[in-house]
Order: sequence, then C-alpha cells, then structure tokens
Amino acid sequence: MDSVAALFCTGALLAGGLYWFVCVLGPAEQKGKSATSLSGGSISSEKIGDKFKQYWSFFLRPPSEIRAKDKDTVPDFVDTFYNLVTDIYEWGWGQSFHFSPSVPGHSHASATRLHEVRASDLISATPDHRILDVGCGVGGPMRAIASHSRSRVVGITINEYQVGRARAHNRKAGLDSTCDVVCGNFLEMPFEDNSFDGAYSIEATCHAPRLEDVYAEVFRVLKPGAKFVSYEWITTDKYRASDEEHVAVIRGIEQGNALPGLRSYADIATVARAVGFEVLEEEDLAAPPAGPWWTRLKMGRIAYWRNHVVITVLAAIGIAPKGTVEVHEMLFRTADFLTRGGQSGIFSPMHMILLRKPSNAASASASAAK
Ligand SMILES: C=C(CC[C@@H](C)[C@H]1CC[C@H]2C3=CC[C@H]4[C@H](C)[C@@H](O)CC[C@]4(C)[C@H]3CC[C@]12C)C(C)C
Ligand SMILES: C[S@@+](CC[C@H](N)C(=O)[O-])C[C@H]1O[C@@H](n2cnc3c(N)ncnc32)[C@H](O)[C@@H]1O
Repeated sequence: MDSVAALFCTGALLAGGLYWFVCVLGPAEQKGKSATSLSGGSISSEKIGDKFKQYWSFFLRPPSEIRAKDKDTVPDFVDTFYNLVTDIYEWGWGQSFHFSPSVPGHSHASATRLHEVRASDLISATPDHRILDVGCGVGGPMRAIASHSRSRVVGITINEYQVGRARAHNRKAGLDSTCDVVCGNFLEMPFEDNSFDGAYSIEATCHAPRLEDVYAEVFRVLKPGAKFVSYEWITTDKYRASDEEHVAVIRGIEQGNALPGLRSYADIATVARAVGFEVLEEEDLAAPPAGPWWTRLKMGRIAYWRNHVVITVLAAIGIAPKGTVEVHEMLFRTADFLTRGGQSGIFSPMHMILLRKPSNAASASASAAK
C-alpha cells in the first residue's frame, strides 16, 4: 500500500512540476500564447521541417546572389519565415516584434510602449487621422498607437497568419473599430494614392530587397504634407567590411532574421530623398545616452534554455510540431549575434528617420523608384 501511495505522490509531483514548467513558466513574456499551442503559422505541422530547410537554403547561395535582391522571391521567403517564428516570438517576447532602448525604472513592456508612442508623436498622429503601419506584425505597436493617438490605424503584413492573430488581439483589446489589418505586400500596397495622413514602420522595411521600393510606395499613399517615420535596421559607422568578426556578426543577424542584406546607416536618407521625401530628422535611437536595447536579449538567456527544453519535450511527445526545435535553435543563435552586434556598436535596430511628403508633391514618385 505504502509503495502505491509513494508511486502516486511521485506521479502527482512530476505532473505538477511539468505543468508548472510548461504552462506557468512557459509563456515567458505575455500570457496568451502558451508553449502547448506553438504552431508553424499557416504551414501545416508536418511541413515545418521542410519549410525550415527551404528557408535556410536561401542563404546557401553565394552572398552576391542573395544581394541580387529579388523583388519577387524575397516577400515569399519573408512570409515563410514569419510562419515559422510568429508563435515563438509571441510566446517568448510578446505582441510587439521589435527592440527598444532600456529605460531605468521601466519594465520591458513600458519601455516598448514608450518607443512605439514616440513614433506616433513624431508623425503628429491625431484622432482625425488615418495612419498606416508598414509591416505591422501581430499589431502590438498598432494597438499602443491607436490607444495613444486615437487615430484610425491600418496595418499591412505579408503574413496571413499574423493577420488572424492581429485581428484577434484587436478584438480582445476592444480596438477592432479603430484598427484594421490587411494582408499584402508593402512593395505594392493595395491602397489608393494620397489616402493616409501619416505612416510609421517599426523594424520592418529591413525585409525589403530595395528600400526605394517600399519608401516609394509609402510616398505614393501619403497625402501631401503627411509624415512618415521609420525605425531601420542598419550597420553603423563602426562597421568594417574588412573585419571578419564584423562580417560574421552581420551575416548571422541577416540569416536569423530573414534579411536580404543589411543596409548602411548612410544609405537611408539618400534613398528617402531619391523617392521625393524631405528629411526632417535622423537619429540612431540606440546611441548613448539611450539605455542598451540588447540587455533584454542577454538577460533572457536562462529563459531561452528553459524554452528549448520545453519545446524539445513537447515536440518529442507530439504536442509541438517537430520542426519547431530547429526554428527555436536558429533564434537562440540569432539572439547571440544580435547581442554581439549591439555590444560592439556595429549594428542598430532603431535608426530613426522622420520624413515628410512635400505639400506640393504629385501623387506618386514612380519614376524615382525605378
Ligand atoms: C525586427 C525583427 C525581430 C526582432 C525581435 C522581435 C526578434 C529578434 C530575435 C528574436 C528572438 C530571439 C531569441 C528567442 C528565444 C531563443 C526564444 O526562447 C523566445 C523568443 C526569442 C527571445 C525571440 C523573440 C523575438 C526576437 C527578439 C526582425 C525579424 C527583422
Ligand atoms: C519584425 S516584424 C515587426 C512588426 C511590427 N512592426 C512590430 O514592431 O511588432 C516585421 C513585419 O514586417 C512584415 N513584412 C516584411 N516584409 C513585408 C512585405 N514585403 N510586405 C508586407 N509586410 C512585410 C512582416 O510580415 C512582419 O509583420
């Protein structure tokens, strides 16, 4: 009898421990996405492994070919990437898929919100405005900006699965009457010329093979006099193409984040002017005195190990799709490359550029974009 009781107690303890490990500790950042509901977005479970191999094979081509910057294949490859990572991002990071400077006395959530609201204030978003979110993810920034500015916000993302997640979050937040989400390509947007009073893009245009193409589209859909702010992923003036360590870190960042090639900070304003924008302000928001953005990534290391164990166990018992283990390992490595990029100062994910479409501008700058 005693041994039955001991067996029962051990079983109960193990089950309780597993529940705590997976369900209580599991959602590292935001409750809402749990480890037991990780999926491959719109990709069916059995195809995740193959899709991951296909994603990775993009980088097996010679860098010169990757940098050929193909407008037709890159959006598909980015879409595959977001099918693979969206659930893991939400589970381990939250609903805002970007970095922010750390702010003393503020939580990650609060520092994230300050960074988002800053974009809204820079473009002077007001309640009568219709604002475009270029590359909206699952809509963390959109909800913060709609609540802060009372503007109507329309987000666009290439990834259908994110559209569903964003809409569900909007409904839950009671913001579905002010926030809309559209599935589409920001290189060819399904919006009328001169139809937005402002636009912002947070860590999304880095996925564009040519920055000209997305900036020209934003220019086209903005009303004359309207402002656009972008937080760009760039290499800084500390980056040296002759330094092997620099090259390895930047390549690691590109491979783990579906980037067709990082741009230099020096190219951003040139492109913006070429499509017809006036440059109002340009500042690397990661530069001192801003608090380091990478500390959150570094501090998370223990949680990532825990996440790795959780995903491996769930995949082994058939709850999580098998391929998620490889995807998670890729993100694990990416976190390290990003941290090294931040610490060495060669990379920034928040080079801010504030632009205005001139008041006397014609509707589009198609010729500038070609
Ligand atoms: C702007 C982009 C994405 C930026 C960040 C939101 C993501 C970049 C790297 C991601 C992560 C790395 C490590 C993961 C960890 C191993 C896992 O256990 C939990 C999720 C991570 C923390 C994940 C979260 C999102 C990132 C920080 C790019 C794509 C242009
Ligand atoms: C890193 S996420 C950032 C999301 C959001 N701005 C945020 O901060 O939470 C990049 C976003 O850009 C979108 N994206 C990338 N390439 C795109 C394209 N060609 N057209 C539309 N959206 C794109 C992705 O689908 C994703 O939603």
